[in-house]
Amino acid sequence: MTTSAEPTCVVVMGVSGSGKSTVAGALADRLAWPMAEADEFHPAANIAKMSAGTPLTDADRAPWLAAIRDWITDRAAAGESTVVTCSALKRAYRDVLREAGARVRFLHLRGAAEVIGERMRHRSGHFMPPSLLRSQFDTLEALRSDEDGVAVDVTRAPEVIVEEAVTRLGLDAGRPPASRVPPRAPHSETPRKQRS
Ligand SMILES: Nc1ncnc2c1ncn2[C@@H]1O[C@H](COP(=O)(O)OP(=O)(O)OP(=O)(O)O)[C@@H](O)[C@H]1O
Ligand SMILES: O=C(O)[C@H](O)[C@@H](O)[C@H](O)[C@H](O)CO
Repeated sequence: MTTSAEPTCVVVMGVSGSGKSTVAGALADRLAWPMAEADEFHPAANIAKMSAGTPLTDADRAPWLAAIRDWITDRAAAGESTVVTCSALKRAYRDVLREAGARVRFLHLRGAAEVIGERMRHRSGHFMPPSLLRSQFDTLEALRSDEDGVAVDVTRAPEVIVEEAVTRLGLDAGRPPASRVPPRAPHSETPRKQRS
């Protein structure tokens, strides 16, 4: 049972290359909330598996999702709302995250495989091979109407996606007017990563 006083976690979800790190970084800056990158929670074996072009299984993802859930809970226990990147492809995975002691909400970055695949092929220094994108889409279960979250179109600019998310999720409630919010730092190529 959630209450309005409960900290929130916005999970920026979607297939690999959909823009989770990019959008979550900008959203965390916009809200001045701490952020965590789900990739930082993978056991080394998971990273090795994906790097070798093999999709993860439910069993591979189970400890990883639990670790992310616990990070959300720990920060919420300290009174902090958070932003987390996590592919969260299946509803069952999102159910694990929803066990966290926060109001867990989802921002699904939704786009066509052609658009996202093109972006993956043009980025450098990332372990995830574009060849795994097909299995990411095969595994993806979109948000259902009874899930707390919204889907946005990845063809929009990151700052447009952030403003749409803030508006549609009502995240500005209780915050100072936009004119008093410090400007965001320019977007960096290197995503921020944070662990407790
Ligand atoms: N809205 C956008 N418009 C144009 N390019 C974008 C947008 N969002 C992200 N990108 C670019 O697409 C690529 C993938 O973005 P990003 O690394 O943020 O995705 P990701 O979902 O975090 O990926 P992964 O899950 O594999 O870590 C990057 O090169 C990024 O600069
Ligand atoms: O559930 C999964 O298959 C994984 O989380 C992947 O989505 C990658 O970790 C990520 O997308 C690459 O950065």
